[in-house]
Amino acid sequence: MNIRKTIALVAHDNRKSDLVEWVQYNWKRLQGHRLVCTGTTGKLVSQAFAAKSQATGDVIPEILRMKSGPLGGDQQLGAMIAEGKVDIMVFLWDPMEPQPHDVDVRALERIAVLYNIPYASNRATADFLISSELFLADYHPVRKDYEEYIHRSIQHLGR
Ligand SMILES: O=C(CO)COP(=O)(O)O
Repeated sequence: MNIRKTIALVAHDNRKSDLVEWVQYNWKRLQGHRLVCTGTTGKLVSQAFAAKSQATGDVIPEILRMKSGPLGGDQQLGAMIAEGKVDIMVFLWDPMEPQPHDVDVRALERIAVLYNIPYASNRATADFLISSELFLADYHPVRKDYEEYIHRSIQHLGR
């Protein structure tokens, strides 16, 4: 993981104001990194940065917007994690409201855990994550070795 990181930012509708507040509070620390968001979250994060840069003249970070979560955006982020293209994820999911794409939400969480990327699912953890000294370090998470799984033998029926 480079010092300049790719950070995924995602929030469900009832948690979007939390994420926007978090971005506004931490915008200086986020500025030098690449951000990748699901569609609607990305729009709000871009607006938050645009407002800051209007006030300060600072450059807006690169913000890549995927599809909206329920329309495949969570899966796009999951694919990016599997390809090693996301270093950190803040995903403020809603524990109080069922989501039509709950399977995608769980799949995204699962893949973040599988690839051992730093992942915050609530604001307090996001605060700890962004204030960690590792946030700015060239940190390499240990990945489990799945070679044995990849090369496991499969019994073929009828052969
Ligand atoms: O649904 C989401 C994550 O599961 C977020 O999607 P949006 O950012 O498009 O609202």
